[in-house]
Amino acid sequence: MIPPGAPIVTAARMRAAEEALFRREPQLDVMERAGAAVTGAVARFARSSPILVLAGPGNNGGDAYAAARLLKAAGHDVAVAACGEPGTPAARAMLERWGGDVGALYQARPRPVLVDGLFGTGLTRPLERGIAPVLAELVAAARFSLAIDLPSGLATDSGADLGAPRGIGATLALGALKPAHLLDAGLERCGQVLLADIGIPVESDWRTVARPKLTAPGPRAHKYSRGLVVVVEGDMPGAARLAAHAAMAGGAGYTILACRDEGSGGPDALVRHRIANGDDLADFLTEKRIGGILIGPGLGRDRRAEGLLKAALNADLPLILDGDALTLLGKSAAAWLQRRTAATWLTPHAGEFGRMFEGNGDKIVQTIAAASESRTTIIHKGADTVIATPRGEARVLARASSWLSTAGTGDVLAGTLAAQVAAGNKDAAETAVWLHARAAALAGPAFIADALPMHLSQAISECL
Ligand SMILES: NC(=O)C1=CN([C@@H]2O[C@H](COP(=O)(O)OP(=O)(O)OC[C@H]3O[C@@H](n4cnc5c(N)ncnc54)[C@H](O)[C@@H]3O)[C@@H](O)[C@H]2O)[C@@H](O)CC1
Ligand SMILES: [K+]
Repeated sequence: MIPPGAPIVTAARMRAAEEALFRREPQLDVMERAGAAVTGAVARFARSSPILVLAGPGNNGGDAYAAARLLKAAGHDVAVAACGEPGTPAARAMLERWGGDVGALYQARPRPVLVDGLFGTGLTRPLERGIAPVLAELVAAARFSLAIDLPSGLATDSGADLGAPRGIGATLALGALKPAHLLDAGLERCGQVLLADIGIPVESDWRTVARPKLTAPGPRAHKYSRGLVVVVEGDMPGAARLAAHAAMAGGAGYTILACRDEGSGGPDALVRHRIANGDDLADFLTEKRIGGILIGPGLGRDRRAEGLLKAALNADLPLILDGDALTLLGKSAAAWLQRRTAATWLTPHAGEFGRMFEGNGDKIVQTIAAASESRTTIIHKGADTVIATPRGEARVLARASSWLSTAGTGDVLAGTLAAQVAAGNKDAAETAVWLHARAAALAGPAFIADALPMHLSQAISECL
């Protein structure tokens, strides 16, 4: 499990936090704590099995030498193999404190327990071809393997694969989580992510998504005070119905489907309001009690869809844009959205995000830049979901149920978000993402999107 609400820092910020601490405390003391944390985690799994510790040339290697010494002192059978001489004073000091044999990485014989201390946040380029296969083999041959701070071969700030092995059992993040523990290849390369507090104070506007705190409606609550959501239906009415159902189950007091014709389907408590075109919608959206408009799921991309979208964008009401609405905006998204007078939320997956914004850089940085440019809150969906606000804050949720990879779950997220927006929740995006992931966990394997809303009640009850 990823620690909830934990700060996430880049390699540069981690280094700055360490350096600030080293002005008050000797570096070797901090490294001793890192070694002790690794020892604690490894000892839990190793029991009496022989351990192979791999040490790299930097401070990640320093942590490895410290852990090797502490594991040996605790009675474990420890062998150490290194790639290169230690290149930092701290790593050299730890090698000296180890004082035992150090073999060459290339000649290391596999052992049942492996500790990967080759490279951490200092990795700057892909692993050399001589290192990656040796490491992969040693990890594959071990019964249990633990990476110190990061699996060697992951880019700290993006999670990109620079030659990291498959099959690491656990990664012990030192001091704080890094983006690579949560993003991209890190999702499948880190194994279980553990977080060790080694006394380095870190500050960050980036955190993992935490369970929200919600309150039950007060004694004088009524359907409007709970939040009125309008979901705009388009070409594929099922998608809007699914989103409307999620808004209702996500706590909205009143949900209206703005639809082309009477239609059918959906819960009986769902109110239908006929809307022929954009002008009709614009008239309807003068209703000031509307707390949130959702447009995009199954909207289509024809002239009618464009008219509806324009009406929604021009309304002075909180707005959630999903699916086709995002594609219709395309590269003019930021220009349109900057002009809005009320708050806006976007829920793109990677493809939709790329159609609206420049897609260079790390996912967190990219999403924050887009949120700031468009003055919106963005839920950039995926196996690694990144939420960014226009104020530069980020929240990351990784490793939600992989069964979410089925059609319609995005519509459910958008509807859940609409309910939170209409309720005036200032952390609507983080709440919706948590509730959605929790509903998926409760739904178990192979659910269909229609089944998700019914688990929202239980998810909400866990936040009260
Ligand atoms: N600064 C400190 O005292 C502390 C650092 N910590 C540990 O130190 C790590 C960061 O240490 P460093 O900044 O020294 O960096 P690393 O130990 O991650 O690696 C840096 C070294 O690897 C080399 N290198 C980078 N990419 C390479 C590649 N692809 N192939 C071969 N060599 C490569 C660099 O030239 C440098 O010598 C953290 O991940 C953490 O494990 C912790 O002990 C906490 C305290
Ligand atoms: K490592």
